[in-house]
This record gives sequence, structure tokens and C-alpha cells, in this order.
Amino acid sequence: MEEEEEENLQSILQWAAALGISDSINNNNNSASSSSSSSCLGRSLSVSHFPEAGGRGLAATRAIRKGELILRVPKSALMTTHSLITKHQKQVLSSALGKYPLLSSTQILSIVLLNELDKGRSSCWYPYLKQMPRSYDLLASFGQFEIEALQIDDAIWTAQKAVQKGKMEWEEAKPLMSELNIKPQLITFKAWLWASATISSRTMHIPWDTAGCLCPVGDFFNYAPPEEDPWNSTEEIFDSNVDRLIDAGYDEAVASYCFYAKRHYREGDQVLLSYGTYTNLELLEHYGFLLQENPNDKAFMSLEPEMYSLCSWPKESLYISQDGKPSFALLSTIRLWATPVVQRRSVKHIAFSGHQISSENEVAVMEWLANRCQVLLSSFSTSIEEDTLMLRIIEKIQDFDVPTSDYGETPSVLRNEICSFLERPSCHTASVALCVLSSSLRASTVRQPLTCGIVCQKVRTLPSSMGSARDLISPLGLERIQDQ
Ligand SMILES: C[S@@+](CC[C@H](N)C(=O)[O-])C[C@H]1O[C@@H](n2cnc3c(N)ncnc32)[C@H](O)[C@@H]1O
Repeated sequence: MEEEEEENLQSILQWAAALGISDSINNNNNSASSSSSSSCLGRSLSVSHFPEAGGRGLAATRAIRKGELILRVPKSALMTTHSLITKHQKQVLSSALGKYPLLSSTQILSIVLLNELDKGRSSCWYPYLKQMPRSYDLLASFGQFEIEALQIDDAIWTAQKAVQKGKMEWEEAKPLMSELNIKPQLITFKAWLWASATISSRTMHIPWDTAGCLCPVGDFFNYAPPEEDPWNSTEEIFDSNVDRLIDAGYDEAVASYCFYAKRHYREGDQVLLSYGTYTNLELLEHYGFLLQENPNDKAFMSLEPEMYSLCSWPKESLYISQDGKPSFALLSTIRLWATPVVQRRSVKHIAFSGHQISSENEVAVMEWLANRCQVLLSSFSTSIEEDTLMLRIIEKIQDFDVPTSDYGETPSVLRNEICSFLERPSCHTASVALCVLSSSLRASTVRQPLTCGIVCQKVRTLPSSMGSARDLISPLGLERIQDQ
């Protein structure tokens, strides 16, 4: 398997070099030069494995300075709906597409991607397609048990919606795929999920198609959250690349997708790309992974009905951040609510300018928040300690094939859950959950049926909202609250 992966990798790097993709950038004349080379990488970047941060990714082969252009992918190497409609097929595809005007640009890209896959070795994109992940762990591929294991309402709701959307889009696309005579196994829901997850997790923005483009080799960059708010960054203003607030983009002037280093890297460091600002739930939904430390994660808080009438903030602005800080909207609303009714009018401006109203008021606010967190945490069926224990058991089972009767000190609630999940037949969903939950385990996605059910349990340890809800406890000084 590893040998096959290595072969696939070598063939895509050669293929990419022939298309003019290059990490060898001559900054003087701004031209990429490696089309004669046997690999498109090696001058600035190399493919490497980062078990704790995305698996396959790109490492710096030398010290790289912030702002350097590190990879360029010419327009002709970008896989787009347009580039997938070859001259040969243009008429057939265009007239078939014309009959389904309601399909979205993303659905169309999924269809032409599956159509390309259908060509097998005869596709000119074959080396690229061959090295793509075989399955993904986005919310849309979650089964019922994995969804329930998320525990928190908005995560469950988001997952259910993602599954429904996937099914609906597939139903809408099926007639066209049949009309194009795509092989039956590529018209299945599973194949559809693969195509739409490929697009969701690997495409990049281009100005001429809202579905975006697949960018060979550029899509080997793993994710790091943006480090700072570019609008508040003074350093950015004096940086030589002053007008570039993102680390990758299509540059019409050189007709290429260009990738820049967002910070300094030492040789051997993983070079990361910021795909955008996401909470963990959003990362799971769109990319199929989440981060243990995500500065953009949020725990959304619901308020008392009466509180909503005091403010006009949208619900998405009422949250506690990963560092435990309540959002401006949440804090100002609770401050106002905690003020005696007769005084509210006179202090409203203080609350909505983000200032404390009084120390007494601030204590009441923190008490209310702490209580709310406690209620939220106690509504989950397992605690973080139980989830951690569950993870350890699962890892033991995977490593040593421990019989289910051998769970040692496992609390009976967990033991029962493990057993009932083990009885579930859904092997596929379990391995999906497994992948989602532990990037270090990603390398081996084929799991024994033994681990099927219980891996779903891992879901609950990591999804964002719950993680945040628990994490927020610490900064508020309420470490033990979940054990009470
Ligand atoms: C654009 S691809 C990046 C390259 C990918 N690792 C590969 O081998 O092709 C995006 C996918 O990489 C994985 N990924 C990226 N950044 C990650 C991170 N920080 N932690 C875990 N997985 C990550 C996720 O599976 C995501 O959907």
C-alpha cells in the first residue's frame, strides 16, 4: 500500500512538473522554472507526512521567509468545470447540462469530476485523480449514531442538515449522470459524497466559477487557522506584501494560482495554509477534521427569552470563545439584563459600549454565565473524563485486540455503551468517525468490525461546541463544575 502511495506521489509530481507547476520561483523575473524537472517540488517544498497535523502535507526544504512566493500553479493545470469539459465531449456535455439549469455550479463540478473519473486511465487527469483520498469524513457522510454522538444540539442539527443536503443534491444530479452514461458505481450516493467532499475540502477560490477549482499540489497544503485579524495587524501594514491578506489566490497577471508563505518557516517545518476562519464544527462540516486548539472555536449560548428582547444581536454573535471570553454581544446583553429594570435605560449606553456597569453587576453576570455553562455541561450524557477514557479504551482495542469483556475499571455506563455500539452493523460509519476523531489514526482507515460502534463515541470528545463549552469553564475559574 505504502509503495503504491509512493508511486502515485512520484507520478503526480512528475505530471505536475510537466504542466508547469513549480516551487522554484525566480523572484527577479517572476517565472516558475521546472517543467524539465522530474518533480515539481524540491526547491522550496517537499511532500511529507505530519501525523498530528493533517497527514500528507508540504514541508519547507529550506528556510522560507514570510511573504515569499513558494508555489505557482498555472491556469492550464487547474481542474475546473470548464477544463473538465474537453473539446471531444463539449457538445454532449453542454447540451446535457442545458437541460438541467437548476443544478448549482458545485453540483456541476461534482458531475464532471465523476465523469472524468469514469474515464479511468484514459483521463489526462489520471495521475492527479489517483492520489486523491478515497474517502472523507465530512459531516455529510455521518451516520445516525455518529450524529447522535455529537451530543450538542446545534452540532446534531448541522450534521443532519449536511446529510439531507447531500442526499437532495445527489437526487437532483442523478438523471444527468445517467444521461451521461457514467458507470452505475459512480452514480451511487457514496460516489456523490466522495465528489462533493473532494470539492468541499480541496477546491480553491477562482473569480470565474463559484464552484472553485481543484489545484494540483496546491491542495497538499494542510490547514492552520489565521493567526491574527489582518485588519488589526500593524505588522501587516509594513509588510512588503501589503495588499495581500490571504496566503493564496489566483493572479491574473501571471495566469497562475500563487501561494505565499504567511510566516517564516525553518527547514523541515510544515508549511500551512489558512483556508479561512472556521469553528471546529465548521471545519468538520466542510473539511472533515477539527483542531484540538482552535482560536476561532465558539460555544454558542442560548439566553432567557426575556434577554433577547433587550438586544438585537443575531444569535450567532452570542458565544464564548475558546479562551473563555464571552463575546461582546453576549456580555453586554447579560450586563444589561442583570441591571434592575428601572435603571436599564440609563446604563444601556455603558453596556453597549462594552464597559462594566458595576462590580456587583459583573459578579451577577459571571454567576449567570457559570450557571448556564453548568447546565449545558450537565446536559451531555458523558463528561470529558469519560470521553477521554473511552478514547483510551478504543486505542487499546485497536492496538491489542482487547476482548470486550476486558474493559477493566470502565464505568458501567461506558461499558454498556461500548457493548451496544459494538452490536451495530455500521462498519463504514464507524471508520468515518474514527478518522474524524483522531488525525493520528487517519493513516489506517480500514478498521476491524470490533471497533465499529464504539469509535462513534470518539466523536463526542472533539466536536467544537462541546469542547468549547468545557474549555470555557477554565478561564471562568470553574474547573470542577462538570464533576459536581
Ligand atoms: C486540501 S487537503 C490538504 C492535504 C491533505 N492532507 C492530503 O493529503 O491531500 C485538506 C484536507 O487535509 C486534512 N487536513 C488539513 N489540515 C489539517 C489539520 N490541521 N489537521 C487535520 N487534518 C487536516 C483534512 O482531511 C482536510 O480535508
